[in-house]
Amino acid sequence: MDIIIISGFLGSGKTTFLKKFRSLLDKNMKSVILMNEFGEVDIDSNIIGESQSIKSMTQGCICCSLKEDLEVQLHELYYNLNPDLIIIEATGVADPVEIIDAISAPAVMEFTQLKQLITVVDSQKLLTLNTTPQMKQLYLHQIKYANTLILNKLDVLTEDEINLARNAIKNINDQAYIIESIEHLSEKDIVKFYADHNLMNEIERHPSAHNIQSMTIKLSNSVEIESLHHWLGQLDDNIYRVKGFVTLRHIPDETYLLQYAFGIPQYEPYELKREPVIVIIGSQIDKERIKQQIEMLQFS
Ligand SMILES: Nc1nc2c(ncn2[C@@H]2O[C@H](COP(=O)(O)OP(=O)(O)OP(=O)(O)O)[C@@H](O)[C@H]2O)c(=O)[nH]1
Repeated sequence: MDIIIISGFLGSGKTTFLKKFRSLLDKNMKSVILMNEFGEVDIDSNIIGESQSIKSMTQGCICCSLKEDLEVQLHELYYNLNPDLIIIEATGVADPVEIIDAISAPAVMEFTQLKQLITVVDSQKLLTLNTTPQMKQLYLHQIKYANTLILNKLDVLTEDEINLARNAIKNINDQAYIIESIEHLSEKDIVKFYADHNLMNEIERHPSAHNIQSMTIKLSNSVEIESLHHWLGQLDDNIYRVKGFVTLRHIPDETYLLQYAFGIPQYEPYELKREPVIVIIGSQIDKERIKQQIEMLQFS
């Protein structure tokens, strides 16, 4: 099941993009839109207006409070509808690092391929980034981690301002495929989106091109809970997330779901039996060192 994530500043044109994008998709393709609006009332799915293939997630942001819901929704969609494509429209306040984190849960990665992380950029806002440091950081992440950028709202800018916006974008991310304005989105772009490989694998293979790195390590042995806890506690700040399934030495018949975020580890029993695996997300990960540490966890 393919996944495309659409992120972007508040009001940048994500829903407008989605309408155009959907109109260009092959009519035989079964696609579902997963919309996440920050707030209790869902406005965007009413705009799109095809309620049958739209699922809304409100009352939170998929990158934080609704993260687990997203996993559950993806599972349900896969088993009940088995669509070809899921398009996730994130809230304007979602950080793509967190969304990638949410869909890189081992149980989700088994049946999904991340095809695109598309960010719709409000070019006018980009030129006058007059906001809090946190929001600035968020906007920068949305641009930096995308593999396709839509430079939108160019119609309200002068030619000089358009050039400034182009340069500003290139300075933040010079690897992304750029489309200037939603109206220029064409069937050729859709073909390109599909020709791209699974972005999760690309992130693992070419970290410098995507700024985030991930590594997946399959475990062949159980681990001591104390050693695991100690290992997680000493990880450097460049490791954003660790998650996976583990078996613990004192209860080897049960699978545990491991989650580690913002320095806090969590372990909880998982109903289904899963192959033990640990996924690590961060930047500039010393992979050899982490591999050795996980070997030690399993075999000492
Ligand atoms: N001038 C101009 N307006 C645009 C363009 N694209 C979208 N808009 C308008 O911008 C407004 C916001 O567009 P949406 O598509 O709802 O933006 P959004 O990112 O989904 O908004 P949120 O869900 O609130 O974050 C709407 O009034 C659109 O008609 C553009 O290229 N130029």
